[in-house]
Parts: sequence; C-alpha cells; structure tokens
Amino acid sequence: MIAAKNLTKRFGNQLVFQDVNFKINQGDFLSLIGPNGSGKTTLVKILMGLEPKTSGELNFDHKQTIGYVPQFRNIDNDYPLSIEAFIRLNLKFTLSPTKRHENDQLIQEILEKTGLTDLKDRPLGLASGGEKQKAYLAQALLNDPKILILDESTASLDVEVKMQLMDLVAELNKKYQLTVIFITHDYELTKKYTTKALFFQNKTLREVPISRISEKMFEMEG
Ligand SMILES: Nc1ncnc2c1ncn2[C@@H]1O[C@H](COP(=O)(O)OP(=O)(O)OP(=O)(O)O)[C@@H](O)[C@H]1O
Repeated sequence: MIAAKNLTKRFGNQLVFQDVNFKINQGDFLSLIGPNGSGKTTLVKILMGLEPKTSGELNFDHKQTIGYVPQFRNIDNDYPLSIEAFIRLNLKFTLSPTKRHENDQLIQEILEKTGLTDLKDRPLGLASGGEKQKAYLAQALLNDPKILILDESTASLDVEVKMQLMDLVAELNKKYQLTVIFITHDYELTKKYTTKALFFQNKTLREVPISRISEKMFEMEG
C-alpha cells in the first residue's frame, strides 16, 4: 500500500500541491488525471525517489520495485539494438553462469507475457509505435515490479493499438495483482480500464470513483 498524508510539494516559491491525502492499494488500477502542470508527473517522481517532497508523509515499502513505462523515447530508425537486446538493458550484469541462464529464461517469459516473442529480433528502431511501447513495458517488467507506472504511455498510439497495450496491462494487473498507476489525459481509457482516479485540481488532489469521472475533468487547462 502507498499512503500519503498532507503531502506538499513546492518548487522554490511555486506551490504544486498542498496537503494531499490518498491511499493506493496493491492491485489498484489507478489513473492520475488533471490539467497540464497540475502535478501528476511531480507526484510520480516523488514516488520514484527522483524528487524530494517538501513536507508531509508518504508511506510505502521502498523495497517494492517500481517499473516505469515512459511516454516517449527518442529512438532513431537506425537504433542498433533488437527488441530483445533493448529489454536486456535492464538486466543486472552478472558473471555467474547460473544467473545468466535464469536471466535468459526470464527474458523469454517476459517476451511471452508481452506478446513479443516473434518480434524479438526486430530492430527496435524499425518497430511500430505499439511494438516500441510493448518493448518499454517488457523492460519495465524485468525487475518484477509490484507497481507499474505508465506515463501517458499510449498518447502517441492509434486507438486500436492503445487498447491492445491497455488490455495487456489490465491482464498483468489482474493476474499478478500488479498495482498500476496510469498518468493520462484520456477520458475513454480512464473509464474503461482504471478502477479509481486521483484528480489533481487547484493545487490539491481528490480520489474520484470511476463512476463519477466526467469528460469535463479532462477539458481544463492548467
Ligand atoms: N524541476 C522543476 N523545477 C521547477 N518547476 C518544476 C519542475 N518540474 C515541474 N515543475 C513545475 O511543476 C508543475 C507541475 O508539473 P508536472 O510536470 O508535475 O505537471 P503534470 O500534471 O504532469 O503536467 P502535464 O499534464 O502537462 O504533463 C508545473 O508548473 C511545472 O512547470
């Protein structure tokens, strides 16, 4: 479980959010929604230990690995790694033959889980947007995360491919009780896939049940 109590973040004089309270349970499929600049990415960075909080409490088991799937990586057509080699970048280096064998098995499992087995030798630079996203997801899954953060991961994909990726994430969420935190500006995906939302607005945040999510919440500018 992740629990925040009176969590506050400022950058210098700028208040991003103040006295925020929420709970995230293991197995939740949660969306972080709210206008541009309202603090979604900042909260995720605090969770990942990349940004300090200003005050308040954030309690969770720091031994739990967090997997992060970014929105966009600048990958050229001539990027020199295959999909499999790219996923392997997240493996911890080892000289032990036993460990290497285990790693090989792990890679095959992850390729299988993400539907990339037949595509493993394709150069990542030539993969489609959806295949690239699956490769980022596969890489994030490598260290057996208990929490998966999707940072607008579907933003640049067409609708059908978006749904495929989200179906896959939903399957992992159900099968392995993986907690999913989905940062998004997409009303339809929020409604279809997530079970509750944390809605950032006016420098605070509230938990909104999915039945109470409205399109209006996605229209506002920061
Ligand atoms: N390192 C930083 N230094 C100073 N200000 C920052 C820093 N990072 C973010 N901010 C500011 O904090 C506020 C929240 O930014 P954040 O990226 O968390 O918003 P967001 O909700 O993720 O926005 P978007 O939907 O546009 O991605 C913004 O005003 C942003 O400019």
